[in-house]
Amino acid sequence: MSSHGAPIPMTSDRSGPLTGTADVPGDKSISHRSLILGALAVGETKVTGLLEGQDVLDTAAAMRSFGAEVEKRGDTWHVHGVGVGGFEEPDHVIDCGNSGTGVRLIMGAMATTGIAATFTGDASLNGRPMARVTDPLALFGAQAFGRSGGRLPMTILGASDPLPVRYAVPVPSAQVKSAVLLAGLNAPGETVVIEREATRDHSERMLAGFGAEVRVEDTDEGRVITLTGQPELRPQEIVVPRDPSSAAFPVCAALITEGSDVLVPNIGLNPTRAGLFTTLQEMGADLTFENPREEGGEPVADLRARFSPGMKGIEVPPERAASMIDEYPVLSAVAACAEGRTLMTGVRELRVKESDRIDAMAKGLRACGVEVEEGEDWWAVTGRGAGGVPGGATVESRLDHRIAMSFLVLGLAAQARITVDDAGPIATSFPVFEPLMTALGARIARGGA
Ligand SMILES: O=C(O)C1=C[C@@H](OP(=O)(O)O)[C@@H](O)[C@H](O)C1
Ligand SMILES: C=C(OP(=O)(O)O)C(=O)O
Repeated sequence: MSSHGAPIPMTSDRSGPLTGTADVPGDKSISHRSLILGALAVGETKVTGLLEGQDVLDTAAAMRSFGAEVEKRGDTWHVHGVGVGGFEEPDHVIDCGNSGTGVRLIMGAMATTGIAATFTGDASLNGRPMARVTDPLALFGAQAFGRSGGRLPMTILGASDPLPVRYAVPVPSAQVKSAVLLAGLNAPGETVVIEREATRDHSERMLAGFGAEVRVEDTDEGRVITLTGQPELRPQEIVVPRDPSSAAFPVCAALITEGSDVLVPNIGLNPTRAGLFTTLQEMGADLTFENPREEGGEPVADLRARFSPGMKGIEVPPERAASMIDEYPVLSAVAACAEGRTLMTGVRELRVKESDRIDAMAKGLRACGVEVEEGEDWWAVTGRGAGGVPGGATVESRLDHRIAMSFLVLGLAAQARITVDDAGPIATSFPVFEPLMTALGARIARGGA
């Protein structure tokens, strides 16, 4: 919801060994898609392991506003869908809270139905660019009326007579790709999306699982995804794997905190999501994948992370950026505890997330005594070595869950306490972060410095 409550300051202090098992929640990307595709299927989709973070709960509420029934019974979420093209016009504003994924995918899903809907979010989401989605939706015949700069609040008037579209996505964004595919569901004929760099492919996988005809080809132009419109989607039983982007926090905390040995079981390791773990291994992290297996069409393993005092800074290749885009903030916390310089390039997209993540991390890291250089689409962190980060600062989380969690992780290995001015946004993606981390032995607590 857009009304963000009073700030919740949180502190993090140098901790003894982190040990035990960290059961992180379900994948955020897959959770949003389960609810949206469930709402577009004919009949009842059942979802277990759904992330019950505020971002996903806002998407559940939105699906109800478009006419789907969404309710939790026991451990299972039941979504009674209205069929492709069956969305009702909401009689109130759709509030997507803090969630770029929620608003952009839902705009896509309604854009080829002849209804209107008005979207808003919190101060962070209302500052983020939406033209990247409304430009391709206009090709289907949808119209967008938003604030200047293509910002929310925004009304989308869906196309009542949509045309299929061929669209090359100009930025590496799974949200834009997914919005176009979801719009293509209710357009006749074939909608084609081309992406130069492969981004997370959960939409393609799940659309196929629901019975849509989806073809993916790797060509010289990039990945070409062809969707045949107006299918009848068949309801599914979905088991959501655990989120690698959330697993990143206990994993990175264990790597930098002396004596730690932490198991993070059942993590989804779709190659379009797993770039952080490759990067950490290249830095010399003691990180292993145990019991690799397949579950629900996604590769899964148990991650084991142990304190790794000898990590070295590296150059992270730009072509890996999409597969770890949400993990750069916490990677920069690890880089601060490594030896030498970690250079991260091809990461312009970090500037348009819940906050400008390069700026937010750079300012906070500098306040903690860490040297950071930055340019428009790159940044570099010079590590202080294990146990070498001075800390002792209060940093701003800027309505950004990943900034808040990254500094709380860094505080576990810093010489003096790190305070985050508002840890409230953590509830958007990882509502059990605080109890999970404290159960491992992390000295994270509510309250100011
Ligand atoms: O499609 C998705 O589920 C997501 C795509 C990414 O955003 P972009 O599409 O803006 O890269 C990512 O940052 C976000 O957390 C989730
Ligand atoms: C960028 C993120 O989310 P979204 O774009 O959905 O707000 C994120 O979770 O790091």
